[in-house]
Amino acid sequence: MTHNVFLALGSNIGDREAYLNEAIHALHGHAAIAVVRMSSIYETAPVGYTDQEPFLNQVVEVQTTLSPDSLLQATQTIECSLGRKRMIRFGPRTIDLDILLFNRENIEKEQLQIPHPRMWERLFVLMPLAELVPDLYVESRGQTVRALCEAFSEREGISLWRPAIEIEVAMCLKK
Ligand SMILES: Nc1ncnc2c1ncn2[C@@H]1O[C@H](COP(=O)(O)OP(=O)(O)OP(=O)(O)O)[C@@H](O)[C@H]1O
Ligand SMILES: Nc1nc2c(c(=O)[nH]1)N=C(CO)CN2
Repeated sequence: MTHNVFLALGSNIGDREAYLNEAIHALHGHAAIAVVRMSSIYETAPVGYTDQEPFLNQVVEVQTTLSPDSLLQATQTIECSLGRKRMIRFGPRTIDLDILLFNRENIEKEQLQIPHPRMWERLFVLMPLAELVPDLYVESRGQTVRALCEAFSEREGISLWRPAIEIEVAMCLKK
């Protein structure tokens, strides 16, 4: 059975764009994962732990036959292979891969919560996600992704948030 999944990518160390691209290629290179759509890449001010470099953020839609736990294992393996080290919570990283949504499932395990518990408070997630699924209705918030994103942007000011890099059309993903 194929599952529809949205993943958030973030990088703020080194060649950030290369890390995003490498992560996408590694995901797509996995036998049980296909990357089907990608948002633009946004340059975003750090949130949470603010004494760090700006991030590049992106959201991708993938199809996978993996279970949520196996997908988490796969994303963590890719994070490790791209030099991710866990030092400061919310701190700098070469690559972060978060599972945002897995079909419409709700998962509450110690090592895995879906929807990602902080995603609705993160404009760096909502804005790229709104490119892919603007009309997705978020039951827990009683709003669509687009409405959540617009309300957030208005509240916080949108000036630091802009698409940084156009998607390379050449980077076509073939299976
Ligand atoms: N939806 C999810 N996607 C990815 N990891 C998750 C998810 N839910 C829980 N986790 C757990 O979160 C742990 C910490 O992940 P990570 O080090 O990437 O956190 P972080 O990036 O610093 O913070 P955040 O999760 O807020 O982005 C992981 O080991 C994983 O078990
Ligand atoms: N702008 C931005 N800020 C962050 C990010 C991120 O990806 N983008 N990730 C974090 C760790 O979860 C903490 N803060």
